[in-house]
Amino acid sequence: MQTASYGLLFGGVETDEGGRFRIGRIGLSDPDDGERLLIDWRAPVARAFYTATPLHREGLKARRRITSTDRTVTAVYDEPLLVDDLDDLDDGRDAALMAALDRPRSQHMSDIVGTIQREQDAIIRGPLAGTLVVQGGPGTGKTAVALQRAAYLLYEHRNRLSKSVVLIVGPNLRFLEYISQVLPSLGEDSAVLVTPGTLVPGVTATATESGPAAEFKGRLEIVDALKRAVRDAQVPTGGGTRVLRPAGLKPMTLDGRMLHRVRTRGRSGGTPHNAARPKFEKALLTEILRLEDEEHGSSSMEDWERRADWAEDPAVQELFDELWPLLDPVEMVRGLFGDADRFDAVFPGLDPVLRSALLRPREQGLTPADIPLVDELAELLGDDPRPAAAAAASARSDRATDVEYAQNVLDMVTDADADADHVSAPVSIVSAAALADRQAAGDGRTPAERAGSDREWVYGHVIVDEAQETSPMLLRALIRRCPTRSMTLVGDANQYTATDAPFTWAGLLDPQVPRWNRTDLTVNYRTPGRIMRIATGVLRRVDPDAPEPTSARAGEHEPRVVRVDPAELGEATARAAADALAASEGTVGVIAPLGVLGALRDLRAAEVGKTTAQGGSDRLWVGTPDDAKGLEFDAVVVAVPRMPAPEAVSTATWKRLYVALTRPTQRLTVVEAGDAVG
Ligand SMILES: Nc1ncnc2c1ncn2[C@@H]1O[C@H](COP(=O)(O)OP(=O)(O)OP(=O)(O)O)[C@@H](O)[C@H]1O
Repeated sequence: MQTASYGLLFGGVETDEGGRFRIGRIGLSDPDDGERLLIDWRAPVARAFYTATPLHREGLKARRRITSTDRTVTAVYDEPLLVDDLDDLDDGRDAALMAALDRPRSQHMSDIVGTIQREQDAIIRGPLAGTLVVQGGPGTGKTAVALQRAAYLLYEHRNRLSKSVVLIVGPNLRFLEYISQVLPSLGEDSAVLVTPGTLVPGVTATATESGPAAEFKGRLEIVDALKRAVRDAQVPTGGGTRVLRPAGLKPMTLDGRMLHRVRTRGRSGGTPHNAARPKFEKALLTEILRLEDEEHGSSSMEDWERRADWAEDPAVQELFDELWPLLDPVEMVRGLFGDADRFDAVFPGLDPVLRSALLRPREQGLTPADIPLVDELAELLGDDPRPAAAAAASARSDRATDVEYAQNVLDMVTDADADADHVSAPVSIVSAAALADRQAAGDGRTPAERAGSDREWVYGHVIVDEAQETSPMLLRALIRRCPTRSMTLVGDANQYTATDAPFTWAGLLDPQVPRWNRTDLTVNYRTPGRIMRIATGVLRRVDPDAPEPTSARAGEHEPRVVRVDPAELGEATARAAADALAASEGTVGVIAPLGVLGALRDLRAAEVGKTTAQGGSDRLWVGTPDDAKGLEFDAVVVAVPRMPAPEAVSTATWKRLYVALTRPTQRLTVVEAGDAVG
């Protein structure tokens, strides 16, 4: 654990009774006399450290904030809370916050444990049960708060969550890398970090697709289409007959009515497709035996012997595979979008433009929007019964341990039930027996490792960052992983860029989460006010009523807008980036649409070469606005190509520009070939 050497102690309080307590990342007691040396920031007694104000002192006389780098204390800010005249306040609280906001950024996000603000604290310590939405503009600390909340929940509900694990979903792998140090710095590791493209273990999305194609796949209607696709694979008779040619016997005709009967039996009881294969085989063998009896009179052999005989016949096995093939979810998704006939059968009458956006070569990789479909199909298809049969026998011996886990999850369901603010617990989705069956415990791996490799793991809590990009199908896949809907979704409707349609939280949540709460964060801790003025100007192109945001700092550097000839956009952007690298030692993000990125390749190569030669880390980042979501840099250079008339520019394009302009913590340079920004 890195905790001990990294800002272990960051604060202290003095109470009205004269008690003095130190607050830290973890709690520590003197092993000899048990005296409390350090109080964990998450303990109830530490709460006032974050929430007390001179007006509401909560029993505190004074507060101290300590900042440190490695093991060296760099500053101490004392803040008296007991004051006669509120106007005389020396605002130590703000000084510590300002120091934290002004610090140079690195490739990794740092936690905010020393300077959590009051409105943020309320979210971090909110109850475990239920679905909480945190809406906030850029830089309002949504990611920081979400991660602190994960750490808080893991502390407050340790017994439960350290076994069931917290799932954290971030927009892309770069973002996961960016936030990966925060939980370990807070001493926590019971979390699994995934992107929508890596949600299903063993399957990784490697391709991309257009926004409208992804949006279509994200709709809930797709569930029925997938069900249709599975049913279409079951005894595709087309009203026809099949001729069975058993080895050494006369051919046998299986007519359409008979096959229909067999299919109905296979489908009975709602067993998933693959798991229902034995049922289907049994029904088909029954019909074959009946035909044989009709042909040759009743047999002297026992039925089970005759079934076993027939089942071994290659012609029968071929028929099993043809009429009820064992299906693989990934192959099925590939087939669905890679075979025009199958596609048209499942999605009849689709708009031709959308149809051609969805169809692709079968061998092409999966996209992130395919992953919830793979997950849905994995549910609809169930496990292949053959290997499962062997695995089931060994799994039975582990069941006793698994039951403990199952009980743990069910306790959560019960608790959630008791909470009046929570949706009715979906016990119908998960039964105790199913839960026990699902969790293979006791194999020496940590719960997080086991959870991360198990598609059917049931998590204790799910946190989604950049949640405005969550499709209904992805939400469905997440609810499957957390049926109690104990979830925290943080995001910003104005940063939704998948399509031009407006995003609303109700539109996403209402169909699947009957009750949820929303909290708004309003202060931008990242982007200085001077820069936000430009960004808000862009946002108002799509929403003229967008409110004036509050930035915690005005900022020292006036943003620069450089107008250039369209032909020179790439080169001018590269020059501006080189200037930004020379002007400070901090991180520099260059954000440009795909078309301009090529021109920046040389710049990136030069900078990477330089930093590697010095043994330093790469402080230059280059990418598109979509890649930049959730990230921040000390200085940002945004390249803006010439746009058509403002009314002809798509909403998503304006929002992407808004995302790009809100990434800097200190400096912004806009290089534009038109006049969209300035
Ligand atoms: N209480 C705080 N103390 C110190 N720094 C903070 C605090 N709250 C937020 N910050 C800092 O503000 C910056 C923005 O925070 P964060 O990335 O969590 O914002 P966000 O709302 O997720 O932004 P976006 O929507 O643009 O991704 C980060 O550097 C974060 O550390």
